[in-house]
Parts: sequence; structure tokens; C-alpha cells
Amino acid sequence: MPETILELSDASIFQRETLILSQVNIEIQKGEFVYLIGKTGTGKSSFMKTLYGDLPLQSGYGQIVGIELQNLKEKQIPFLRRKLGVVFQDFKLLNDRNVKENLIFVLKATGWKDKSKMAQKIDEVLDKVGMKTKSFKFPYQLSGGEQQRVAIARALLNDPELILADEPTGNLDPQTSVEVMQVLQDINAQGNTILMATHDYALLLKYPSKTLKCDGQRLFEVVQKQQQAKL
Ligand SMILES: Nc1ncnc2c1ncn2[C@@H]1O[C@H](COP(=O)(O)OP(=O)(O)OP(=O)(O)O)[C@@H](O)[C@H]1O
Repeated sequence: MPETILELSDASIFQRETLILSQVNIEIQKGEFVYLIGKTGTGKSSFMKTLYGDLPLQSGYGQIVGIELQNLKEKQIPFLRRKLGVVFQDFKLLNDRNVKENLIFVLKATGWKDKSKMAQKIDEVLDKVGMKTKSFKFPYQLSGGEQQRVAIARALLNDPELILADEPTGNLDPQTSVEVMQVLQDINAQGNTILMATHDYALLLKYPSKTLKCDGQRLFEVVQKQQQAKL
């Protein structure tokens, strides 16, 4: 039975009074890897922000990981974020502490108390992204690709039902982008559902998958053939 992790119907996305996207009708099923593409300024980040509760859904229906977006209350946002893993272009690691401490910070903030369980979880997520041996490094001692791997590990800490990655390779060179993408592919192969906003058409061609496109205030699915024709 497919499980719908994300569903929007007749939804509109606004930045204050400005309409960014309208008549959004999409679904993402458990286990899918979905790209979100579109020219700069077409609304990818606004869409992502709506999904993690940073922008209110002002009109239409939306549910994400079982939580309705249109009536989302301020106090439900931490609960929503705990069910999501969010990865940003600029990593957003805390520079004043090492990798392990960055992960402990998130675990504590999300209610974990048992030290041995925390250590076990940290080992597990760092292992998944190939960073187990670097847990004592500070972010500034790591390459961009390594920092993004740690950010992906951090997103995995609470076994998220959906990972939202907003331009995760945007600050990385092409080779490192492929390496980070391979980590995301491996995580997806292990059952994680991923929505990734990207500008990187080389990745789309190398790792074809379901693709949503923002264009002309609309968000719609495109097929790979069309993407290639437009390159
Ligand atoms: N805080 C804000 N207040 C008002 N308008 C905003 C705000 N943030 C973004 N916008 C506008 O919303 C539109 C969509 O921006 P958004 O950042 O969602 O696009 P994007 O597709 O993610 O672009 P990029 O690829 O450059 O990140 C743009 O016209 C932008 O100017």
C-alpha cells in the first residue's frame, strides 16, 4: 500500500501578499526521491519553507507526514520539524563545537536523555554518511562536502519521515556534488523519502527521478525526456 507522505491540493504559496505559486496539486509517496527544479526566484525555497512551517499555507489543503499545513499552529512547528530532516545549501553547522557535539545539541533539543543511546545514534548516522572517523573535527576543519555529510547525518537523527534538501549541492564543486548526491541516493535506497530542490541538471541526468518544476507561478511534474530536451 503506498503511503502518502506529502500532499497538496489547490494550494497557493505566498510571500506576504505576493502570490508565488498557485493551484499546487502534488503528492509524494513513501520511499520516493523527488527533485524540485525551476529558475531562480520561481518559488522553490518558498515551497520548501511552507513544508517545514516557515511560511504559512494561506490557501488550499496540505498535509505533510500526517500533519495538516493549512491550520498549522506555532506550537505544532517543533513537532513537525522533528518528523522532518532539513538540509540546507550552507550546511548550518554550529562552528563553536565539533561534529559529535553538533549532533548531541540536536538530540538534546529534541528530548533525548540517555547518553549511551545518544552515542549509539550518533555512530549510526555518521556511519551512514561515511563520517564516523571525523566526529571530533570542528566544522572549519572539514571540506564543504564533509560538512554537508554531517548536515545530512544531523537530518537523520530523529528517523525523519521525509528529508527536505534545499540546494544541498549548491555550494559544492561538481565532483563533491556527486559524492554528496550518492550519500542521498544510498539513504533513499534504505527507505528514506527525499525531496531535493536543485539547480544542478548534471545530477538530474546522472540520477534520473521524479521531477517537480516551478514555473510561471505553477508547480507541476515534468518527465525526464522534457528535461533533456530543454538542456
Ligand atoms: N521574505 C520574502 N519576502 C517577500 N518576498 C520574498 C521573500 N523571500 C522570497 N521572496 C520572493 O519570492 C519569490 C520566490 O523566491 P524563492 O526564494 O522561493 O525562489 P527560489 O526558486 O527558491 O529561488 P533561488 O533558486 O534563487 O533560491 C521571489 O520573487 C522572491 O523575490
